[in-house]
Formats: sequence, structure tokens, C-alpha cells
Amino acid sequence: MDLKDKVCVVTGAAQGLGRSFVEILLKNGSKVALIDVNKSLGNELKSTLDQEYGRDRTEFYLADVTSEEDFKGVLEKIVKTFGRIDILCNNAGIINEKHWEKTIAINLGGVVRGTYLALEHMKKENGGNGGVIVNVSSMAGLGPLPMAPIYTATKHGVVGFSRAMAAVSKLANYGVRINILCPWFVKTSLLSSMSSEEHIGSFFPLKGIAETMMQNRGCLEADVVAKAFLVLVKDESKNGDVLMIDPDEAVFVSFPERAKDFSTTPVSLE
Ligand SMILES: NC(=O)c1ccc[n+]([C@@H]2O[C@H](COP(=O)([O-])OP(=O)(O)OC[C@H]3O[C@@H](n4cnc5c(N)ncnc54)[C@H](O)[C@@H]3O)[C@@H](O)[C@H]2O)c1
Ligand SMILES: CCCCC[C@H](O)/C=C/C=C\C/C=C\C/C=C\CCCC(=O)O
Repeated sequence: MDLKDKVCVVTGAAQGLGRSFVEILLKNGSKVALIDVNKSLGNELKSTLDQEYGRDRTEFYLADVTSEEDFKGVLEKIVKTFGRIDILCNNAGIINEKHWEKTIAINLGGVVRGTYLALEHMKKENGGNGGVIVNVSSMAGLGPLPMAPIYTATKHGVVGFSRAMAAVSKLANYGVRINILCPWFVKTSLLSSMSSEEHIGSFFPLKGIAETMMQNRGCLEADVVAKAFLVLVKDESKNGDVLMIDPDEAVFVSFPERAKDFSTTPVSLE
């Protein structure tokens, strides 16, 4: 996919991984709609990007991905302003094991909402141009993080939902690819919040497990993860694919075709 003049939408765009996704899309010639619930950071980034890329390459939209009204309204504004949506990155996410309903609402609910709402504008049966949706999971979407069971559940949910929706899109000829990004620990404010009892709650005593993982294998920079994101956007052969990236490598994850093809151990029910 050539990114020149493509219209992209990134949620959680104001900082961290979302900001890096915005910047790599702009560097590749796209226009980007930034969605975030943090008004000050969003406006600050818009001003910075205006200086570097010009005022017409980006717009900032204040919206909460847990709000159907917010998210639906903002996507309609984006289509009205830019004419289309070619690329969506559902990136907004938090870690909060205390207020776990909020974590589920943002990390999984926000991804579901963004996928469904964007497909209404993107799918060819609606007169859309097709495109690609990248949903941001985590390596916690592939394996359990003991200090963050709810976060782990939401990220596993993003993988399962996105792989299923990729199959729907293929079967229904939406013309929209849906892929999943699973990064290792990345140096962002979300990762810093892991060090506060406020975010991890009763699992706080287990935070040393994550610290040991980072001591042993390091931490990623957001701009490196953005390169992996770009692979999922540009490679038109990828749909329903899961790209895992850690400090050593970036690899596509293979899932067995059938549940039975997982490594299994027979059990007698006699
Ligand atoms: N940092 C890591 O170690 C890591 C690793 C793997 C995956 N991830 C995932 O990457 C994504 C981005 O995380 P990050 O590390 O860049 O975090 P971050 O905290 O730096 O940025 C997240 C952004 O999302 C925004 N946001 C939060 N709730 C929102 C809502 N309801 N509506 C709109 N915007 C909202 C925040 O304001 C913030 O700007 C998340 O989905 C996270 O789970 C992070
Ligand atoms: C409290 C965590 C805050 C950041 C979470 C973020 O999404 C990063 C997660 C990165 C990696 C850990 C996830 C899962 C570990 C379990 C299994 C993966 C295999 C571990 C390994 O490869 O060594």
C-alpha cells in the first residue's frame, strides 16, 4: 500500500506509541487524524506537527473511545474533512487493574467500537475504498502477565476479535485488512504507570516479574515499534496476521488452523 495522500486515523495519538504511529505515517506522505482523550497533549502535538508538516496534514479530535457518540461523531467529521478513511489504528489503551471495568471498556471496547464504526466508512459494500485496520494488542495478548490479569484479558480479546473480524472481512469482501500488533514492553507513560500501586492494585507485589523480564530482555523504543506497525499497514498480503515485536526481533505469529492442532494431551473421561 502506497501511503502518499492516504487518510489515516490513530486513537491514543497524543503520546507514546500512538504518536510514533502518527509520525511514521506523516513521514510516508499520509494525512493523519489524531484522536485522544487528553486535550492538552493532543493540541500540543498538533502544534508541533503543524510546524514540521504543515497545518493541512493533521487534525486533532478530542474523543473518548469508550463513547459511541464521541467516536461515531469524530469519524463522521474526519470523513467530512478528509473525504475518506484508508487506515485506522486502534491504539488507545490503559493499564488499571483496580478500575478494571474501565480497562476493559478502553482496551477491548474501544477497539471493537473503532473497528465496527470505521468499517461502516471503509467497506466496499458501503461505497468505501477498503483499506487496513491495525489493532494494537501486546505480547500480553499472547501470554499471561501475572501482575495484570485484566490487561492480559483485554489484549487476548483484541487478538481474538481482530482475527475473527479479519475472517469476516475476507468472507464478506469488505476490502479491509485487519491486523494485530503485539509489542513487548515499550518505554512510554503506560509502562511507567506499572510502577504505581494505583494501576496494578492487589497485584502490585508481582510487578517485579515484569521488571525482571525487562532486565533480562530490555525495553523497546516507540519508534522501533512504529516500523513494525508500518509493515502491517503496507503489506497487502497481510490480513488477520499477528506481528510480535520484542528487543530481539519482529516475527509473524502462526496459529494452528484448528483448535485441535494446538499441542494437546489426551484425557480419559472413563
Ligand atoms: N508501553 C508498553 O509497554 C506497551 C506494550 C505493548 C502494547 N502496548 C499498547 O500500546 C497502546 C498504546 O500504549 P502506550 O504505551 O503508548 O500508552 P500511553 O499511555 O503512552 O498512550 C496512550 C494514549 O491513549 C490515550 N487514551 C487513553 N484512554 C483513552 C480513551 N478512552 N480515549 C481516547 N484516548 C485514550 C491516552 O490519553 C494516551 O495519550 C495501548 O493499547 C497499550 O496497551 C503498550
Ligand atoms: C504491567 C505491564 C505493562 C506493560 C504491558 C505491555 O503490554 C507489555 C507487555 C510485554 C510483554 C509481556 C507480556 C506477556 C508475557 C508472557 C508471555 C510472553 C512470553 C514471555 C517471553 O517471551 O519471555
